[in-house]
Amino acid sequence: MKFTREDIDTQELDRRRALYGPLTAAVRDLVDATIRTEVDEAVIREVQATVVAATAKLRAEQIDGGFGMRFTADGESIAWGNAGIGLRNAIAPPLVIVSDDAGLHWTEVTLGAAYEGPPGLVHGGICALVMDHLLGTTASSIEPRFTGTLTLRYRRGTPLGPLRAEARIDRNEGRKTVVVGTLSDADGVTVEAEGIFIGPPTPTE
Ligand SMILES: CCCCCCCCCCCCCC(=O)SCCNC(=O)CCNC(=O)[C@H](O)C(C)(C)COP(=O)(O)OP(=O)(O)OC[C@H]1O[C@@H](n2cnc3c(N)ncnc32)[C@H](O)[C@@H]1OP(=O)(O)O
Repeated sequence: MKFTREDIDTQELDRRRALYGPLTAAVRDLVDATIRTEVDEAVIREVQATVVAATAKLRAEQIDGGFGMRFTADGESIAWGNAGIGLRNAIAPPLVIVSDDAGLHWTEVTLGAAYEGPPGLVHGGICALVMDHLLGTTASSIEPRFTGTLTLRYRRGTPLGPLRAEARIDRNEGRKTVVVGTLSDADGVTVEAEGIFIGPPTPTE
């Protein structure tokens, strides 16, 4: 696993957020526009050439492999390539997870055309991504936990559009943390989730 330390202060972190965030948002918008455009063939070809040229510019200097997980000296995590929350990942919805003192974790997200499975509905694997990340973050709120088993019950189709997902820890059993949660639209729950998340063995194990 790729965990590295990034020796930067808060000001530099904010500068990078302000630099990469808008680029990612623009690429995400491009993905949506690519799916939904009805412009004529000549414009499609012109845009393709522009995108290819832009990609070549970004490729001029690249890291090897994925972004990994970096930590600043202040302990802030930078998971900018992450498929759920990555600030530099246009595929990420992106999820912004918040929590309260009572242990409820939630995220509100709008999933558009790029996340479609059945017509007008969110792809089942994308529902799983949202729930895995939210439940995993909830499980990891005290110590890091990895997904062991994730069980989903798709009660009805999840419409594209604004959604809310919630999760809370159900119980802790040694290294295992069981988390339960739901994904909902304005009319109620569409997906129920239960996950078993497992931490690394303690030195005595
Ligand atoms: C440092 C920062 C980290 C990042 C965190 C920030 C939050 C981000 C949130 C991100 C969210 C996204 C998260 C992601 O995307 S995580 C990515 C997806 N998950 C993985 O890739 C995990 C791959 N698997 C493993 O690494 C190991 O097999 C794990 C860690 C799962 C088990 O490990 P290990 O092999 O060492 O375990 P053990 O054999 O000693 O068994 C220990 C206990 O566990 C029970 N058991 C075992 N396997 C399973 C299973 N599959 N389901 C249910 N239970 C299982 C077992 O019966 C035993 O129970 P008991 O007999 O004691 O009762």
